Amino acid sequence: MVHHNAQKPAVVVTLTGAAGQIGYATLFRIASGAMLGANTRIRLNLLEIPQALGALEGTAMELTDCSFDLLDGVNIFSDPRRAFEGCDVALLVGAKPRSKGMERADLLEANGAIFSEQGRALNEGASSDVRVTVVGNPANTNALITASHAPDIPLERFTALTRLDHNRAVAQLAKATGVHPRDIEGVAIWGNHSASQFPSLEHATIAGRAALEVLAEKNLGEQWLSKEFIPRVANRGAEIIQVRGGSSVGSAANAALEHVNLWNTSNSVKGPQITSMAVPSTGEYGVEEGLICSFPVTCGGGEYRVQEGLKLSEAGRRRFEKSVEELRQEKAAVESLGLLGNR
Ligand SMILES: NC(=O)c1ccc[n+]([C@@H]2O[C@H](COP(=O)([O-])OP(=O)(O)OC[C@H]3O[C@@H](n4cnc5c(N)ncnc54)[C@H](O)[C@@H]3O)[C@@H](O)[C@H]2O)c1
Ligand SMILES: O=C(O)C[C@H](O)C(=O)O
Repeated sequence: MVHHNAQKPAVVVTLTGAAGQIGYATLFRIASGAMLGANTRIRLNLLEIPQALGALEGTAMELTDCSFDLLDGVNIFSDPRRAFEGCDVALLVGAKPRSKGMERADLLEANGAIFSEQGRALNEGASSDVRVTVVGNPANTNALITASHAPDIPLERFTALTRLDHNRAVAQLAKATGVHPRDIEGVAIWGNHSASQFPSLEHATIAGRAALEVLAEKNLGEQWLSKEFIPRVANRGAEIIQVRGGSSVGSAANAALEHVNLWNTSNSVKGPQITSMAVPSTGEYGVEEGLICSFPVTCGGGEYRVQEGLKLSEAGRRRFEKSVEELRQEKAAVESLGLLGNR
């Protein structure tokens, strides 16, 4: 889907919430090629609510002022139907972020309506090869809502961001073991992008050695995993809100770009690797079909594959189950609010 030839037509990237914080931290990097590579021309369709169009106009002027080689045009919209017309890559960021003391699930109703409308608009106008990434919270369930209103787009095209959690897990493991993040592979986020997620080190390696073995040598065992590592990663979003006074922006933008990059380019910046993505379950690991659940995946060229056959410990399996149960409950909640379409 992504064109590596400068003669091919530009890829249409639609970004929602484009005047927001993550939007601002994302746009200039997208336009410079950090997301789809240095040979892919881009046309940006930016969507905002009417009150934010003024600020967005200013951002569009700044994008113009960069004279980016790869940027073929910037259009701004407040009508989702127009913003998603011909869209190849959709980044759904626009939503209300949580503030101190809220859980991401508290945003279900507030943000659900936005994603129903955008799902319908994608269904009507997006290009036949569209790939969708949901960042706005609660991301997994918002992706479920979006997909449910876009029955003509294959279900596997709808994903939600857990790359941020993945990167956080890598960072915490690197810190605990005194290695560089680049030496770590095989970390995985299982379940929901929420405090119930299971960030797993069970198949992770550090410079080729089992991470659990390296941790054991440092006397970091199950106690450290359950009392330090897992809660640290799973609650990192809340910790950032507490310390920074607002939800994560730069790290979220970076993770969103990496998610799209790893999924959609064949020569991802970081090379082939296992990442974490929330994708529609097709029954992997016994997860109910259709739930948008984070798994370890390998991906590239617009495709992804859930890594199958990994054995989780009993404790890991229980943690994962708990997070999947939360996804089921979120699905039931949006169903009862009438937010699911008829896919
Ligand atoms: N999945 C993740 O890992 C992750 C990480 C960080 C943040 N987030 C989420 O990303 C979202 C955006 O965060 P932010 O810090 O940029 O927030 P922000 O408030 O700075 O920006 C959100 C923007 O969305 C716009 N918006 C609202 N409704 C819209 C609609 N119907 N159509 C288009 N735009 C709309 C707002 O006007 C605003 O400009 C939040 O939901 C936040 O919780 C997710
Ligand atoms: O935690 C939040 O509300 C924002 C985001 O999902 C994060 O993980 O930082």
